Amino acid sequence: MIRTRKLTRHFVVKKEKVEAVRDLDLHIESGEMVALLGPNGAGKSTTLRMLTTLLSPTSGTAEVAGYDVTTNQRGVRGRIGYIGQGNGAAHSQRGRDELVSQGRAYGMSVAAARARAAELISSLDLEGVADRIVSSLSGGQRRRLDIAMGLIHAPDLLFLDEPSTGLDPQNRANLQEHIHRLHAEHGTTIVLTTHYLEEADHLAERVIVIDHGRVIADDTPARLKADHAGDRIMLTFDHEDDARRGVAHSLGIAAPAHVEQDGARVLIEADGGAQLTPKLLLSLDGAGITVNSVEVARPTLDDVFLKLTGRSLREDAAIATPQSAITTSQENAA
Ligand SMILES: Nc1ncnc2c1ncn2[C@@H]1O[C@H](COP(=O)(O)OP(=O)(O)OP(=O)(O)O)[C@@H](O)[C@H]1O
Repeated sequence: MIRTRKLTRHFVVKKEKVEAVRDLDLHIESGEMVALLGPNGAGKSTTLRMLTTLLSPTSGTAEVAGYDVTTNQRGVRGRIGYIGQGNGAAHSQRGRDELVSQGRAYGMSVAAARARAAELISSLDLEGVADRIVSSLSGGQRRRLDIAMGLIHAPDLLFLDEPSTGLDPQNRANLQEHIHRLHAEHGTTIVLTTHYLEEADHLAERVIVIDHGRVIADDTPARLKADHAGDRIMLTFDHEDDARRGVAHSLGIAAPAHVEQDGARVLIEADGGAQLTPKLLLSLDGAGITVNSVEVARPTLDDVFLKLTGRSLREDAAIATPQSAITTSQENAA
């Protein structure tokens, strides 16, 4: 469904070259649900915009739904749906009318566009609000309307750029449920970008981690975690001395785990944490070292990112440069 070879996009910002996407080789099959995960500025949106023909590559090639993004933009656009970061629907129109107009723009008859709009309004739970003007809808309802707009022509392939950014946790969960159903019930190929770790973990069957314009990992969330990060066992002792003895003892039991001490606390990273912990506690007790408390946590995709880059994705998201800081734009007209 998508195949890129050495796809690259540069920008020039204040005479400096920004390598937004570098030598991207992607292969996404029909029916996959893929998340592009990475911190702000990693190159996720630029990738999506090249794949959707909104931006031309500096070099490299991309074939989407059987068409080349540079030489056959019309072909690509007819086969895909794209929901960008902004709000696609006009604010002063009724949601239903917006959907019908969008369908007409894709060459559908009025009757077909109306029927399809009604179907989407129902499946995206917009019945109660579809006849209100768009500006009166909540953030979550608008985002669902955006998705309906992207789906009006029943594309096989849907691109979603940060679908749930700006939504509260409840609306985010609700939107994720709709995206999940869309994929499960209609087999739509979905490629979404996100910097929410939980979203990628929960929704995607395959997570492509992007950093500084390059793919640094590509696998199922479960395999990424298993390959790059172990379970985390956090032991708290009464005294620092006990912790020190605890470290030496734990290394004997949990080797080749990663063990680190911070005051009276000891963090052990190892596979099979749930099975290892009782063994460890029994053994520490047998050695006369008292453990005050214990916590066992499964690894997250953030642990994977930390392992791969030495940085936390959560911190990166917090200190990211806002998009408004971008001063030079060399984009194509949509
Ligand atoms: N139109 C543009 N002009 C100049 N630089 C740009 C432009 N668009 C993106 N960039 C730069 O390219 C890099 C990648 O940006 P991109 O928006 O693709 O990242 P992202 O991973 O989607 O980030 P976010 O999560 O914030 O959307 C950044 O350094 C960004 O500042």
